[in-house]
Amino acid sequence: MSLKNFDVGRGIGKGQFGRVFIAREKTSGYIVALKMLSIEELIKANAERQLRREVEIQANLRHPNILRLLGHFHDNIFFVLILEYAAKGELYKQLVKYGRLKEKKVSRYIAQMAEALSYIHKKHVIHRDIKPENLLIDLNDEIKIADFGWSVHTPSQRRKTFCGTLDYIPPEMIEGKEHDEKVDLWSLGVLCYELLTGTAPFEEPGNTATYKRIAKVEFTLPDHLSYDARDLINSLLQRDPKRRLPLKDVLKHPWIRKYKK
Ligand SMILES: CC(C)CCNC(=O)Cn1cc(-c2ccc3c(-c4nc5ccccc5[nH]4)n[nH]c3c2)cn1
Repeated sequence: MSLKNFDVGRGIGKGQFGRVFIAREKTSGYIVALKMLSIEELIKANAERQLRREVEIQANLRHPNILRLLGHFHDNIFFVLILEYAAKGELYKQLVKYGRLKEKKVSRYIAQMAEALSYIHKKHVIHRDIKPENLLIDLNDEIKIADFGWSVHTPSQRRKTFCGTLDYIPPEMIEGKEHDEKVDLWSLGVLCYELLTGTAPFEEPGNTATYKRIAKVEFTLPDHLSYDARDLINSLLQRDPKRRLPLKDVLKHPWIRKYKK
């Protein structure tokens, strides 16, 4: 497999180590996303070992709501990842476009995220960095976790903070305590809040202010939210990880059940 097997189209994303292009595999006509990583950059950043580890993890994740790594190859300039193409692009662009999303749509996205996270947790993989910037939407409006752990997005208009956003980091990680898969329950609560309101619950212009509000779990729920939506957010944004609603109960929550297909 090499680049000769593909008709490469326009750029659809860019990251720290390279760019992403839409492409069509010539024999099958299959549309994919090709992520071209500069080998020189990878070596300079001493990142090739971590890349191999990530490829290992991603290659054996098979779930409808986790973006598939279909394959990879390299020539002497690029390491190329063949990734599943998500036809409706990045979720946060919807957020920028519409400001906030309807409860029915968010409820379905959160249900899909809970399914994907319980699959990931069963594989003892955690903290897949779930925030709108890492989520893609496919043709049937299904969410795809595309772990951009790799490519730090060029400063998008949404997050100015240096190391990517702190908005999704739970209190235990802010305080440098050990953490477990329950960090993803917190992030799911932050994601649900942000998709329903258009802003993250602890968002502040400065990092220290954000830290403070996260540590004190200081957030308010806007009036337009339904009772059930508030209840789910409150049961996930719990300071004590053990008190956060487990994923299996998220999937049985009234706000999730009432919009299920
Ligand atoms: C194996 C390991 C190192 C991690 C593999 N995962 C990644 O590299 C994460 N990643 C996914 C992408 C990515 C970016 C954009 C897309 C798209 C896509 N579809 C679009 C439709 C309209 C506008 C933009 C679009 N981007 N489909 N699949 C993608 C995949 C970029 N980095």
